[in-house]
Amino acid sequence: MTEPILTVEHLSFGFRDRALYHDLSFTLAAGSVTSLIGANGVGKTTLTKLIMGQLTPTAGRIIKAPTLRLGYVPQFRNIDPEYPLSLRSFVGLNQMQRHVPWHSKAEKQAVTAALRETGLLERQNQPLGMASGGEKQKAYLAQALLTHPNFLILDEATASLDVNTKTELMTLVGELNQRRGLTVLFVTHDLELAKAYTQQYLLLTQAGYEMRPTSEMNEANMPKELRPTEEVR
Ligand SMILES: Nc1ncnc2c1ncn2[C@@H]1O[C@H](COP(=O)(O)OP(=O)(O)OP(=O)(O)O)[C@@H](O)[C@H]1O
Repeated sequence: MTEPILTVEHLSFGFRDRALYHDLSFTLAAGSVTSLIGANGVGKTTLTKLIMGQLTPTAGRIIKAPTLRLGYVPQFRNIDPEYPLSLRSFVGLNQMQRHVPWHSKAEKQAVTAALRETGLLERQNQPLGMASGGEKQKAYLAQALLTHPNFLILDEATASLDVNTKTELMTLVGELNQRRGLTVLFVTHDLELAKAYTQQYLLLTQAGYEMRPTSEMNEANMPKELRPTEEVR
């Protein structure tokens, strides 16, 4: 059996006025692709924050393999068409938080590799503000890849993309999973994408949770707002 990269044991967490999980336990194997699904407000993003260490469990624990390196791809947001940075500059942004305000040769090569891996290299000089939704989302993905993660959290990364672009992005994520053995946790409302591109799902509900292979997903038993005919929000 593949080693777990993340183990959640008896996790409880809530905000002052609202309990979110009680006794949540699951394991993610290294190299697995899992969707995290559930209705609005059930606590999906909060769970990713707990995994990333931005919040502390009220009870239970989250055990990370010593080799774990997390990458995070945020939900696509509309970027002002006037946004001046090129795709390339945007992807390399986080590298600039160092003591010298220019990129080293190795950093430039790393940006080029991330642009190539996400299919953005040819359009690297295009202003991000003028890029398509899919290109913008790939730019976030390329930015995350620069930190060489082996565990990628995609937080509703496909939410406002059209069907073809969603498919393209998920195919790319699937290739990264295959090529680099990346573990993927994909937060989504989209049951069809979950079925097509992830091996298992973790469903959070107000009553509890379930974790199963996506081949056993029964849409009829899913919370109403997650049924496949309903387009995302
Ligand atoms: N910092 C906070 N303080 C208090 N309540 C919060 C805080 N962050 C989130 N919440 C609440 O916790 C609940 C879970 O929020 P979360 O963002 O994790 O849900 P979600 O499942 O990701 O929702 P969505 O699908 O709408 O993005 C919500 O009711 C939210 O309002």
